[in-house]
Amino acid sequence: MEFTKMHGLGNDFIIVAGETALPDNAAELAVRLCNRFFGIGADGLVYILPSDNADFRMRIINSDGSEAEQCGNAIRCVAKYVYDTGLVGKTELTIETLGAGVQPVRLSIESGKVAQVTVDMGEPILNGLDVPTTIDANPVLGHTVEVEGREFKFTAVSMGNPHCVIYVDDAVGFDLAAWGPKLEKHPLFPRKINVEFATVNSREQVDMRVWERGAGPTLACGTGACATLVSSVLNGLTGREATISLAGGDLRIAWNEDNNRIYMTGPAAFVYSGTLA
Ligand SMILES: N[C@@H](CCC[C@H](N)C(=O)O)C(=O)O
Repeated sequence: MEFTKMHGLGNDFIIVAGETALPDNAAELAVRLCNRFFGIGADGLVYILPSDNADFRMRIINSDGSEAEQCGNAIRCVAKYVYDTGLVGKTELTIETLGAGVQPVRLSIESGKVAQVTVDMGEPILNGLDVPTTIDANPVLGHTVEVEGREFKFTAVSMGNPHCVIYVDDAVGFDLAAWGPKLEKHPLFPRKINVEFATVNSREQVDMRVWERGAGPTLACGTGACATLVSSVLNGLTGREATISLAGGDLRIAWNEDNNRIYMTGPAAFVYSGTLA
């Protein structure tokens, strides 16, 4: 099996292209190959597949074997992969995802290679039951989730996949491992949830750290950065465009007032290619 290791701001993936469908053992493969001691090591396994509705289709399996509906960092990696390897020659293309439909993607090219990718991430879903949460409100703003006697105020946003954004005094120093797993699996969130801890430093810049559903602490989360921007606008904390600073680097996120869509801009990078015996 041929694979390529890529990352988006340190959120790393094993990319497999050339298959026509997701293999039946994709979950087992993801768990085995994503293992950082006994496998290749990655946050997720990503398949680039043919699509009837778009230029390509992407499927992503988290490192615990669960399938995610969408992944912002992976979609940028897929876009760079298909352009830099010559599978596509145009700089505007479409990629179909499981949970967010067909997403338009624009590539910025430097020296013949993709340097930055802007993805139209679609409209955020704010209705609590659709995120999903068990809360029948639209939006879910200022509700609290209780874990071991500590109450966290959160905003719930789906970008095709579910997110819960919590503001803390120091996102950079926050103890992700202590609270992330308990929030991810809290009964308020029927399909589990990605948890973003955020600190707003100005109306243009937010620090964010993430505990990902099915993958644990990762260096970046594209959909999480989009959810954080949406939450920050809804809470009156930032303007509609801001830099979200993650452990692995910065993403620029904009929420367009006219069409209600979210645009994410950031890099993607190759690490190496290999063959799995
Ligand atoms: N890292 C991602 C999100 C990956 C999926 C997530 N763990 C989930 O289960 O929803 C991103 O960059 O968006």
